[in-house]
Amino acid sequence: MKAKVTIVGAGSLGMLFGGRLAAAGVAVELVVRRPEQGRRLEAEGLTLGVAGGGAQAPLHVRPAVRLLEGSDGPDRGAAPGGHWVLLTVKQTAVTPGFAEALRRLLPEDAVLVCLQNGIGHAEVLAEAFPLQRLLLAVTTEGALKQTDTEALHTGKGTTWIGAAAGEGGSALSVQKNLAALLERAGFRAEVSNNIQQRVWQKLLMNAVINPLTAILQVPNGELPLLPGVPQLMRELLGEGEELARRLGIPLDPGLWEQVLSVCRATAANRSSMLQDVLAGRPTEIGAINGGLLREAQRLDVRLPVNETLYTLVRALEEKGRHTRGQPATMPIESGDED
Ligand SMILES: NC(=O)C1=CN([C@@H]2O[C@H](COP(=O)(O)OP(=O)(O)OC[C@H]3O[C@@H](n4cnc5c(N)ncnc54)[C@H](OP(=O)(O)O)[C@@H]3O)[C@@H](O)[C@H]2O)C=CC1
Ligand SMILES: CC(C)(CO)C(=O)C(=O)O
Repeated sequence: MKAKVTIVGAGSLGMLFGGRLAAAGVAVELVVRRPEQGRRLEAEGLTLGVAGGGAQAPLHVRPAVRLLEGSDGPDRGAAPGGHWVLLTVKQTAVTPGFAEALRRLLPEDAVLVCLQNGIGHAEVLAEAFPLQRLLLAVTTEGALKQTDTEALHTGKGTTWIGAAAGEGGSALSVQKNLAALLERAGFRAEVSNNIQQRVWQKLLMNAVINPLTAILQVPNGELPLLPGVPQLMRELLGEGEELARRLGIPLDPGLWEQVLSVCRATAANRSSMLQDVLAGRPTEIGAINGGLLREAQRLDVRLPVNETLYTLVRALEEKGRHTRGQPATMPIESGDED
């Protein structure tokens, strides 16, 4: 039975999953929002390379392409082996209007799989999709879009799949089928019976690394080497760990070591938040540190370090909005030097 995968958001992660699944013979469809990207993908296909892959030839595939807006609506009954929709847009795109447009676009038997970092998206999507058709996924795969038709696989990882929180979540068999499909495409995939723990562990990792790299404008590996910064990182993590404890979300005991190990493993990488700031794009701060702040507010708890970094990244976003197209770092005036 042939499964079908619709990828909504043909950016870094969407091209990685779409490219590998299509190369494994799965029927893949890319849903894009810009007609220009749609035309290029139709004409040129999708190319997926491996960072540092040496002589390894990039994959080249030709998935189907359609636009989110102005599409003909659901394509019914086309997937006897299951219809999966991998949602690979950023958190900033997941609004109630977007969730409603998705609901209109997708057939009633499709299962929506959310791959976003941060928190908040599941609640928005749950307003438009029944919980048995909503899965959460946390991935440590790394991908980087190069052009509208090309991406690089920058790091192999694991993808954990689980049910969205609440009564009447998706069946275990559905989660297992998706994991098997991803494994067929060469990904490491596992079903998790505590996906909230995975979500929060990634959230706390992002809440430490992303805003600090965006503010200090350094690659991930430099962060723990800067004077005073490890202390700040520990304070940020400590606030998140205490909040998780109050919410009853279990966490691995060695998260600090994991943060340092991610900094080392991705030492040369610019975090996604730094990339967004440098490009003058909105960041995912609202779903990462902002997500923690919303949860803290519900419990009437303060997270002072997270609050400060949240404010600074929002200020950087605002600055980027006014200077888009110009370098995001301040030029050094000749008179600044002693
Ligand atoms: N990249 C990575 O390695 C990882 C990313 N993640 C998470 O995955 C999510 C996606 O990240 P990433 O792939 O890096 O982001 P990108 O910005 O590379 O890709 C997002 C894509 O979504 C598209 N998009 C935005 N709005 C819509 C819309 N309304 N309809 C259709 N497409 C839309 C964008 O299109 P356009 O170009 O037109 O704006 C873009 O192609 C984020 O939450 C991120 O934190 C998680 C783990 C790893
Ligand atoms: C883990 C980390 C920090 C890797 O860069 C990441 O997920 C991101 O950049 O958003």
